[in-house]
Amino acid sequence: MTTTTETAATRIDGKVIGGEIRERIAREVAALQADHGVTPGLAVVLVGGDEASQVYVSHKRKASLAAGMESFEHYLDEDTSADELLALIDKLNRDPAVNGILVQLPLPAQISEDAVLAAIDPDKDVDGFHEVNTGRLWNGGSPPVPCTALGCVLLLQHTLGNDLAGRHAVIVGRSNIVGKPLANLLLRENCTVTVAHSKTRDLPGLCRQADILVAAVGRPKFVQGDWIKPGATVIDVGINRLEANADGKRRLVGDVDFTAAAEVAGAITPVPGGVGPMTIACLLHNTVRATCQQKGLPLPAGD
Ligand SMILES: Nc1nc2c(c(=O)[nH]1)N[C@@H](CN(C=O)c1ccc(C(=O)N[C@@H](CCC(=O)O)C(=O)O)cc1)CN2
Repeated sequence: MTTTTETAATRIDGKVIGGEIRERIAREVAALQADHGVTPGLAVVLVGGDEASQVYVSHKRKASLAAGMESFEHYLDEDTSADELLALIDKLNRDPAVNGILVQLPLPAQISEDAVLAAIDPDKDVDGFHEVNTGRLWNGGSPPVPCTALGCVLLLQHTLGNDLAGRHAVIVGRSNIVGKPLANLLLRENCTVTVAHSKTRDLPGLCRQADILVAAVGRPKFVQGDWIKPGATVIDVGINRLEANADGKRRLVGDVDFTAAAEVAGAITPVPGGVGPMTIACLLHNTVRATCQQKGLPLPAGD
């Protein structure tokens, strides 16, 4: 059982669901090694000392090693130039031991994110951020899909079953990392999708129409309990770090007021422990997939 009911709403446990995916990937990696002598290699590049990014990169390293992959980390100084970073990406693109490349975002201001993402070989783009891959996604192909968006869909399928068709999904947030790719994935599932943003009129009223409500705005507790349709499924993508309490501990909160929302929703993801762990599990999934495609091997069963 991967969900627990402790409030009115079912709590969707991304740690457990992501853990099951990671176990499946570890088995796939073991089979690649045993059957083909291939070990997937993931290169992660971090520029600068952003505290949250350091945590995420360290999680990625541990998760890829635990799955039996090779992990190559590159830590560059905050004042690294765009040319230096592009030279590293070029090297990783040509390295046969590296099957997946990920540059941790955000980047320092002197480096153009667009130029860096465009420099990654689309076949090694395990983030799915390269414009070739976003184009393929919108044209109905099956490129690597941005990890957080894919994680949201897997959580929804786990909670609601594979039949999401006909449900009205409202996504609050239109980023390239989450909102836009998720809109595409939910359209593929035959949801009716509305993407809302800061200029949307009567946002609470719109959210109240949602069977599936996804909050990805980066504002702590932005979505209120009375914005939620009774029984709706709520996916909270936000990870907001609040100042420390009197106990000195820093707190993470989502974009949804969890306590109020859980009184109304049918199911809801917590923060932490909801979407975040799925992002890392989906990165490993994309890396195995990229490896198989580069080596001309069949994708693991069930892909
Ligand atoms: N190149 C990329 N950069 C960024 C991405 C991305 O997908 N690719 N997404 C986010 C950060 N991110 C992955 O990089 C990420 C965020 C959160 C988690 C996670 O496991 N969160 C935990 C809490 C962890 C903590 O802070 O203590 C949770 O929600 O339970 C993993 C990955 C921006 N950059």
